[in-house]
Amino acid sequence: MNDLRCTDLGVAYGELVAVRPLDLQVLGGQVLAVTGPSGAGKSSLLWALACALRPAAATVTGAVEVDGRELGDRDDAARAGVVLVPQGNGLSVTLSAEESILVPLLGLGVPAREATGRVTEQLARVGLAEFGRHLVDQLSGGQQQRVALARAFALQPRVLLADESTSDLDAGNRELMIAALLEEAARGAAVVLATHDPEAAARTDAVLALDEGTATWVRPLT
Ligand SMILES: Nc1ncnc2c1ncn2[C@@H]1O[C@H](COP(=O)(O)OP(=O)(O)OP(=O)(O)O)[C@@H](O)[C@H]1O
Repeated sequence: MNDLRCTDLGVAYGELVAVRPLDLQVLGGQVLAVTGPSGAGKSSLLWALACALRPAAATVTGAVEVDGRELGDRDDAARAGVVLVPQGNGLSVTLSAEESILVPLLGLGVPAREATGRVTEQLARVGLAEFGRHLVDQLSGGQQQRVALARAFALQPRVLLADESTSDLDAGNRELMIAALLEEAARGAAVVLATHDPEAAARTDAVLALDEGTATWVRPLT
């Protein structure tokens, strides 16, 4: 289960077609890499899969389903366990690393004791156990990326969409985070990574290349 499927999913910003309608199915346990040059449409595809594009900003066509149930909007997608780690992290600079992970968990109704346990566990998993009290603003770009991943992991996503989540990391931390993303799939999540990193793409089950919004399989899902 935890299967992500889209049918005829397309994105346009006014006249500009960012993603030409495509069909995709990523099963729970699978990892798909979406590659392509800057401006190819990778973020647009991930945001559309997360139902996170505002109708005022973009025209999204087609449908996204998790386990056969069509998602209506962003709240619906969040309820279905779809977690997006946006490019640039999407963290609030006024929160500490711990609070960044804790607040969404409490918002979802996770009991405080369990939420606190998940914060500790995930900060340690991304190598930031000592940085929980630091404000996001006081962390490096790479540390912020790891907090954003820890926040996503703590939500125990059924579908994890990570947009360039290893771009600011040194080789050691990149390796750790790629391994953690693969572990999320092993736990049962459907994982989609937008990445410029050939090493990360090589570790996934399949690679879809986007170019000016047109998708081509480099290595198809089986
Ligand atoms: N909000 C927006 N309004 C208008 N055009 C947009 C908007 N967001 C993206 N675009 C355009 O849509 C196209 C696809 O952008 P997108 O961010 O999806 O590409 P990308 O492959 O993720 O690029 P990068 O690797 O640089 O992050 C680009 O031509 C971009 O300029």
